[in-house]
Amino acid sequence: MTHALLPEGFRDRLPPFADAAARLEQAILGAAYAHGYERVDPALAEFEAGLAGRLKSARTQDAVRFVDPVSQATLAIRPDMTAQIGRIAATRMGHHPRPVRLAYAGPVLKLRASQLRPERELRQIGCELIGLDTIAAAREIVEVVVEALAAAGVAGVSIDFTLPDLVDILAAGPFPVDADQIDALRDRLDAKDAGGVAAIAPAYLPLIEAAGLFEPAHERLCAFDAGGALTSRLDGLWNIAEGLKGRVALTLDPTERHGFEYQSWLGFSIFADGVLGEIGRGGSYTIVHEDGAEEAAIGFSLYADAIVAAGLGPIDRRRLFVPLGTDPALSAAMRGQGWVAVTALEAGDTPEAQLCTHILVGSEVRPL
Ligand SMILES: N[C@@H](Cc1c[nH]c[nH+]1)C(=O)O
Repeated sequence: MTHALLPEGFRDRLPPFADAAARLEQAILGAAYAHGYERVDPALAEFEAGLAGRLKSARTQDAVRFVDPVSQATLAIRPDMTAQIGRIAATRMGHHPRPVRLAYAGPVLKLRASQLRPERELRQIGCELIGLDTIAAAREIVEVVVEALAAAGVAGVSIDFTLPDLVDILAAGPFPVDADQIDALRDRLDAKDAGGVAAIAPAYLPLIEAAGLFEPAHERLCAFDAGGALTSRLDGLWNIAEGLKGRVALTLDPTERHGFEYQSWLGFSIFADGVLGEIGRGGSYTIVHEDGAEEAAIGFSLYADAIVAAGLGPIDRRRLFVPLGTDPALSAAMRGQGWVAVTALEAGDTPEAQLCTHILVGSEVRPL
């Protein structure tokens, strides 16, 4: 084995992509900051027990764990920063007036890669609004994500809404399902397997048909909701979508569960033209405090690598070559004008070697 290679699922980020990712992050966090989301920078690893169970219905199978030789405790490397934000909001910021608006960016590590994404180390950039999961809160969160992506220059954005707790609501109300069959039903619905759904609970079949463009899908779902068990969710969705109409493409896939393990009444996936798979996800969820008290929250996470790899993060490589012997005051002045000015350090250096697009001739900038 050569140590020049990296383990499966890991990679280095090189120029110009590492800079593009940093710029993307700055643009996204800048837009979030303007809405009052202040940054927190959680620890890379923490006690596994502190992460597990912090978000209601979350599992921790996703985390890489190890025994820390110093504390002798099992630590988990964060697979998702949302639970960490929940921990911070519930503990150190527990006294803070609600809602609390927090933003974050950093690497996360998944135990296993997904089929669509072979990477295990991902860069997450996100916002969480803690203390509310109302329609007003949801409208703000989707507004922030849409503005943040626009600020980052990501075009062709679409949002696919889902109702993560849909099956639980229906099973507890109008369409009972045996408790031991609920997981299987959710899987079959997620897979759009009509035969499988029919075998377990045929009443759920119309849900498969309900997926698609937001308005017709919403209409089909309203028609399905005979007993009214979904009315508040459907009205809420309509209201949230209202704020986005005409700005981003909207779809609705009520039974999509994949990736929405702890989200409650609302979930959404974010897509961008030209990128395979989602560039982010979000939704409402419940934080569990130390004393067992529950608190509503809502947020989103974007995945920087997917965006940059698709060439959607701004890559600006206008570089000015400053020949040997140029007055440093002149190159400083060029930088002052916004140029990236790369100084030759020895006689043989060339603009090509320094990936320059322009050269300074006397005090004049010439394109190459
Ligand atoms: N952290 C979640 C998305 C999310 C943020 N807040 C609520 N949900 C994910 O990456 O899938």
